[in-house]
Amino acid sequence: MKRIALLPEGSVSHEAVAYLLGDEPVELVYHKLISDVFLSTAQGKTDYSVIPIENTIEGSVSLHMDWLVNEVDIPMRVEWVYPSIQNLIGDRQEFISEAGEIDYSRIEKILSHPVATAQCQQFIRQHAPQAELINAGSTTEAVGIVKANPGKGWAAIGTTLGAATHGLDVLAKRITDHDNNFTRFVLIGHQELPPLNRPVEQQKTSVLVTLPEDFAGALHQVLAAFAWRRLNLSRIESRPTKKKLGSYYFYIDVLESVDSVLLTAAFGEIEALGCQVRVLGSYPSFTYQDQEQNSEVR
Ligand SMILES: O=C(O)C(=O)C[C@]1(C(=O)O)C=C[C@@H](O)C=C1
Repeated sequence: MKRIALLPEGSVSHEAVAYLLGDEPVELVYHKLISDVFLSTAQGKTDYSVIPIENTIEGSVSLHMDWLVNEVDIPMRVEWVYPSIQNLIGDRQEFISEAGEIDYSRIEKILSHPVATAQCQQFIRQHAPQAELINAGSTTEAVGIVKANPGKGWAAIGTTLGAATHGLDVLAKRITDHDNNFTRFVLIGHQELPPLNRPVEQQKTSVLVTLPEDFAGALHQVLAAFAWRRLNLSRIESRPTKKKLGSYYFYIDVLESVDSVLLTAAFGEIEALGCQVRVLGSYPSFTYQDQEQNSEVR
C-alpha cells in the first residue's frame, strides 16, 4: 500500500487528498510541519507527499515552492485544485452572548496557518479586529491548540473536518474573503503515480529556467521559444535564486507533456541561450468537479 505524507488530520491537505484519491487504498502519514512532509518522502519513509503550492487569494505558497526547488529533488506527479473553505472554530460556550449569539469581541487570539489567515482578512477586520493573530504549522494544529487551551478566548481558522477531529464548534462558517477560494496541490514522489480513476483533463510540465546573467531581452527570448511553437504557458513566476541580490529564476508551467517534441526543442533552444533548464515534473492536472464533492470530509 502506498504511503502518503501530509499535514495533520483535519487539515485542508487532508480534505484535498481524500477528494483526489477517493477509495484508493493508501496509508496517510500525518506530519506537524510541511518541512517534515517534504523530508518524509525525501528520506524514503513515504512514497509521496502532499504539497499545497498556490492559493486563489494568497498566491504562490513561497515557502513550499522554495522547498520544492532548493531543499529536495522530488518530481511532481499530479496536480489538482481543491476549495479552501475556512471557518472560525472554538468552544461555542466561551463566546456565546446572553442573546444566544457569538460575541466576537471576546476573541483574544486567532490561531491558524498564515496562508489560511491571509484568506480571511476581511472577516477578521470586520468582526474581531482586536484579536492577536498567531501562526501555526497547519489549520488543524491551530484547532488542536485552541482545544488544549480552554477558557482563554482563543479561536482558530480551519476546516469543518479539523473542528470535528478536535471536538470543537464551528463559530462562523465560510469566512474566507470570497467563496471562490481554491488551493492548488501537488503530489511529489520518486515513483510514477499509478493512473487515477478519473479522466486526465490536462497534461502539464513545470520547469525552472535560470538565466546566465542579466542581459537585455533574456526573458523575452525564453518566452519566445515557447511562443512561436504555440506552447501555452499557464503560470510564470520569478523567485530569488538566494545566491545574489537581484538574481532570479523563473518558474514556468507549460500545458504540454515533457514527451512532446515541441517542448524538447524549446528546452534545447533555451539552453542554447545559456540558460539552465530543470524539469520539476510532467504530470496530469485536474480541476475541481463540484458534483464529486466528497460529503464525508466537508
Ligand atoms: O493548514 C492546512 O490546513 C493546510 O493544508 C495548509 C495550507 C497551505 O499551506 O497553504 C493549505 C491550504 C489552505 O489554503 C491553507 C493552508
